[in-house]
Amino acid sequence: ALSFDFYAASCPNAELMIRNTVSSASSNDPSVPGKLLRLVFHDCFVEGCDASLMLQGNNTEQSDPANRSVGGFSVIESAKRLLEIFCPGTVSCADIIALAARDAVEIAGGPRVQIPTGRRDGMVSLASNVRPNIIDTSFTMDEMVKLFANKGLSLLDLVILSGAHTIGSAHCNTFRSRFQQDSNGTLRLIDQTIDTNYADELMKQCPVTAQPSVTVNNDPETSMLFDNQYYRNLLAHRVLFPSDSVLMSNVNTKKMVEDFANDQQLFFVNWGAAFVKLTSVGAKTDEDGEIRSSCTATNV
Ligand code: HEM
Ligand SMILES: [Ca+2]
Ligand SMILES: [Ca+2]
Repeated sequence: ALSFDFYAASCPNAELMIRNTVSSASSNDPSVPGKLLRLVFHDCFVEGCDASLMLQGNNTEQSDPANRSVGGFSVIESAKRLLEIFCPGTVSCADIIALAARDAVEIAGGPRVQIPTGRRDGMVSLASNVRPNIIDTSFTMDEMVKLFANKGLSLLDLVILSGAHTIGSAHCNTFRSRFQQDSNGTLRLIDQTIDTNYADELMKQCPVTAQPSVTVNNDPETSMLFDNQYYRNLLAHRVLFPSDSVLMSNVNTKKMVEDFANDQQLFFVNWGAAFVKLTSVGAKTDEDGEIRSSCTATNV
């Protein structure tokens, strides 16, 4: 099983070294916290929290389109290199990913969460495992609930963890389905679930002619701050993905959204519990898996 401070004896400064790495990477590049937070989600939902997403090669998870824009790998590798100097062969890449995401939230102004450690690194990474396990922005509530339930996560966990969209950014093509291109090549809103002024802002930032690399903020108000603004955005219908908007179309989730929009502390307390659950999904421990010496390849 996972346990708190698993490295207390074997590498007492492990959590501190990871935190310092995340902190300096984030001050050099403010997009780092968002990247690290998305990275843990995409790692944990495919083969469990086992750093399968770090493995490079033909047809590994990284090559699936759903992972094409996932980032933060270099930050995980820097932390790993440091740990290999001080505590060789001791700290798993899976733990580094979970701890780095935990630190990213705190560095962005969110709550500090204690998470258990002792995850081991997986040996399997297949592109074909990604599609069935990662939620698409077009999923219905039922489809999202089902996938979350498969991972031992509840409806509340879905609403809470979606609050991660209070930081970070998204490429224009990820919400293009809300618009249709007319014969003159201009975009028109075809999705009645978002605010029309917000839709206008999005069309300006993401015209048809925009380069594929263009991104917009997930949270149009406080994109750098991990706060409860995501829920206020939902109430104002100012969210990017249909999978966000869906949280307003169900009475139970709508009530949760209202509660978190009104009470940041309530969001933070619930975030801690849901994040511990997310980072425990399918964790490999004891005899399972290995401790990689480099995060990008299994040991030989
Ligand atoms: C529930 C269904 C979810 C869907 C459909 C979804 C979808 C997406 C998409 C399409 C992007 C934009 C990626 C890009 O274009 O670069 C994104 C960004 C992001 N997502 Fe989610 N997401 C979901 C849940 C989550 C969860 C549970 C977390 C973490 C706990 C999360 C964290 C993030 C973060 C932090 C970003 C910003 C990434 C960055 O700045 O590079 N998402 N999400
Ligand atoms: Ca994984
Ligand atoms: Ca925010």
